[in-house]
Amino acid sequence: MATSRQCGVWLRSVLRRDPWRAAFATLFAVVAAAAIIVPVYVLGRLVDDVLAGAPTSRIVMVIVQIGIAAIAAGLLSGAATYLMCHVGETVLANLRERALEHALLLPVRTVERAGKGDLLSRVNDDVAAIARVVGNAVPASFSSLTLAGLSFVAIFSIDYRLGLGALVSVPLGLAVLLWYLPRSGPMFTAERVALSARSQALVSGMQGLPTVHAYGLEKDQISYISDASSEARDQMTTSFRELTRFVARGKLVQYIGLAAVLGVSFLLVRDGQQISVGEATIAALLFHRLFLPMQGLLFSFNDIQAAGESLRRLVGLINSEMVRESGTSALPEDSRLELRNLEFSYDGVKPVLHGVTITLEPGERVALVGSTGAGKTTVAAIAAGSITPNSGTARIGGVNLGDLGVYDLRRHVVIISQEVHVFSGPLFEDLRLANRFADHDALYAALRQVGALGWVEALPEGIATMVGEGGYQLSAAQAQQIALARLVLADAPVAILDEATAEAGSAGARELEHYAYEVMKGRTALIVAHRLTQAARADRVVVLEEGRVVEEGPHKELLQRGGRYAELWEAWEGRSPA
Ligand SMILES: Nc1ncnc2c1ncn2[C@@H]1O[C@H](COP(=O)(O)OP(=O)(O)OP(=O)(O)O)[C@@H](O)[C@H]1O
Repeated sequence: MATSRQCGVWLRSVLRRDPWRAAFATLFAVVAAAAIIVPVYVLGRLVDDVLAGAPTSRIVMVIVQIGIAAIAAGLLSGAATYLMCHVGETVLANLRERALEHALLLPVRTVERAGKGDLLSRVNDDVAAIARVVGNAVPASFSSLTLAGLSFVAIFSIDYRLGLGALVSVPLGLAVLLWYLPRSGPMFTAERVALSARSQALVSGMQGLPTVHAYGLEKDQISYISDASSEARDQMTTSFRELTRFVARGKLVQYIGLAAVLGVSFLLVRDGQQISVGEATIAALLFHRLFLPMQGLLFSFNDIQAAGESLRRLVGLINSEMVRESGTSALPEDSRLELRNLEFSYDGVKPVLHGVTITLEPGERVALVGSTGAGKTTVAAIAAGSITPNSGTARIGGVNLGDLGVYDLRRHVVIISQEVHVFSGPLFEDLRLANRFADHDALYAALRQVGALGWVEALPEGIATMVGEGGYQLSAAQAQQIALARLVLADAPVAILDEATAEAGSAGARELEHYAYEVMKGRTALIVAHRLTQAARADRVVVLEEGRVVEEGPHKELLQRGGRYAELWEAWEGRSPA
């Protein structure tokens, strides 16, 4: 969450880009408000004229004057609203684009900590909450406030005592606002948090659908989502209840104010005609005329405040730390991958890596093995620059991964992780994610190199077949092949492989392993060996246990040494003779 001050700084910086439009919008709104109070004046003067015995033709004049003022007010408020919407929509577009850009460039750890639901609700619900007020509540509230200001000035100009009578409503109104504001801010924050939690519950339920079905967890999931929904509903009800109280108290203030204006008018007319009846009429009408816009303001106030909370969440996102887009100018000299003294903890309490040092010479293929939870995936993620170690360095060709911007980083190192995401769209677009300049021949060559050409050509529309959500569903092994093909297309000199999908011993696993091995040729490759057959092929094996490197060397040498690797190998062979 950003502070209100940070939001103000951001808003000013955006508004400064187009100051004239905002200035003209303000000017038009002020003149429109002046035109709106002209009919009230005209009516008041009519009262005096009628009392003085003016002819009926005077009414025709009044109608003409009111007509002209109405047309002018309509045109000017239209122009002011148009300009304000223009400014508002530009600000909103900027906000939306920057928020999305930041969401996409957030460090993986931040996304994991905040949850995808929270992020989704920021770029969806929060943007929608602001969009609702930008085109509507903001211009309307601005006109209402201008109208209120001008009306008070007009009432004071008739007689200062009338003005003081009208002012009675101001401290009372402020008291109501001061009662409402401190409770509504936290209330809206709680409401947005509850809505995020509901989105999170829905998203995780949907994403984990296969697991939910597999373990018959439907009822648990429904009750989890239902709890989150109830919380959101309760928060919204609380907010609405408080709003109703706020509006009721606001009404009371307005009627007290009107009573004060009428009372003062009565005394001033009675005691020596200090003001005329017409002027008393003007003052009362002006004050009464404020009721409707003020009521609108009170209702929009709710939306504006909710939008303010949303703005704080979005500016918070915009101000959060991003992955660096561009780095220092230093580029790796070669493809040497050097991990030195890596220490890492996910929760800041339990260390997962203890001084891990692994060096891969250019073109060397190194397998990382170890029991479950040893820290292999963590090392792979650090080597790929997806997470930053708490201490120690990760370098490619002598350059710190943190000093490479995200685009340079991905030109030099590519990771194939355990979860390969297939984006929905034609298959060739999925492949081109890795290299948008890849032509037809390059795509086919990559598919051939990873052994996927056969099944791709057999798809209903070949490489143009729609895949991903709503399209043709690729199997896990096929998705891995697509990931390998992307690696070929990206042509990064360093590759990190952490796939674990193919079932050990199956023909699919052997085939995938073969192609992965081929693709890694000529690259510096760190392979998290979930199947030890992957380790046997590598140039060197590093054994990790409880976050420490315990053994290192070529497969055969480690077997002869009879240490931890030999134990793992024996267990592996016993489990899977293939
Ligand atoms: N996102 C996370 N948040 C908190 N702890 C985590 C996270 N990911 C992994 N861990 C913990 O860090 C430790 C190392 O996990 P890691 O996944 O790196 O091990 P691994 O050797 O790759 O295991 P596996 O072979 O099962 O994938 C484990 O204790 C794990 O529970």
